[in-house]
Amino acid sequence: MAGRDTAPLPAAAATVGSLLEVRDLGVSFATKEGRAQVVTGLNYSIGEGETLGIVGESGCGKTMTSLSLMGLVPPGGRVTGEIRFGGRNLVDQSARDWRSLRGRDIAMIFQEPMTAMNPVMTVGRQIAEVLTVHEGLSTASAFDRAVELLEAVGIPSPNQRARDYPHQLSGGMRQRAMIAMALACKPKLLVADEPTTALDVTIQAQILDLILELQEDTGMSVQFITHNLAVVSELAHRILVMYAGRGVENAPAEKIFDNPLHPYTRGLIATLPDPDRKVDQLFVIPGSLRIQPQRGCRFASRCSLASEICAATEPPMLEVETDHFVACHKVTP
Ligand SMILES: Nc1ncnc2c1ncn2[C@@H]1O[C@H](COP(=O)(O)OP(=O)(O)OP(=O)(O)O)[C@@H](O)[C@H]1O
Repeated sequence: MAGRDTAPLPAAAATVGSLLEVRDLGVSFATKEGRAQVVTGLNYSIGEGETLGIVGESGCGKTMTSLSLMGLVPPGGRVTGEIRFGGRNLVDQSARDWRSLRGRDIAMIFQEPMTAMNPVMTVGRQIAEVLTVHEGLSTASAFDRAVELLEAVGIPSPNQRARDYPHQLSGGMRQRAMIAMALACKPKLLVADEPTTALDVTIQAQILDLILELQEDTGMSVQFITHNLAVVSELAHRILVMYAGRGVENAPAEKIFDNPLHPYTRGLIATLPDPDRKVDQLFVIPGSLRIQPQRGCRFASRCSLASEICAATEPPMLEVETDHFVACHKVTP
């Protein structure tokens, strides 16, 4: 059984052959009102070749969690706890160590490819640059490899596209090019931050298929963050649901969908489109998310099951059934 959710998860939660182990992760920012703790006591692991979906609504701390794995939390942010990658703790490592890790061992793709791409450099040169920096390839062979990578992510006429600037590509093609750039050095972990949210549904499905295919080919692990549970249903082996900076449920994907236990996860599942339900009957979780220091369960003000204890005490993360962790006073083993 687990202790508080600020304590390490019990051994049962750690995947055998874990590539990444996040323990008691905290991210905070100094604000005029004092320190804002935007991620608190977060624990999870990702096994080799495994995809973890991190799901939660806007502002719950998904992006800050992902940026902390890249050493890219914005200035003023403080990261605490442990991020063990390949056995070593990344928190507090030097800027130089982050530079050598980023892009080579852990790579990230974003909702908006232009966040990661240089608008005034051709797509081929940008990908080639990653290869010259990390793999020491010559400019010419790095460019040839960039063309191969563009082809591998399904970009037609890759030779021509490599000579285009990012704005000359369509949204879906830009997203593919960013994936090619992220995968250039065969990272062990791909961190994907809502990479399909800005795309239309057909292109979205193509990009998800591409990530799945590339993962099968390379054996990389993936941390996929999204506000949309439906997006990770095909992709994730395991799902971590976050609410207001904390983990509230963590289990293999089939358990999350077949037997969601936290009231917030149940709410998320109820909001999934159902072909039998009319549009005007869409379910919405009442209330809104606020990250503020408070006693008790952060979801209590929106929870129909909440009672006195929920307002008074933070619920611990407990293993309520084998490999299924939930932080809720109303769900007990
Ligand atoms: N520089 C900052 N200073 C203070 N608070 C910040 C800063 N950057 C982010 N935050 C806060 O941190 C919280 C978590 O943000 P984060 O971007 O990780 O959420 P998210 O779940 O990824 O949301 P979204 O899906 O909208 O990106 C939010 O409440 C946000 O307002």
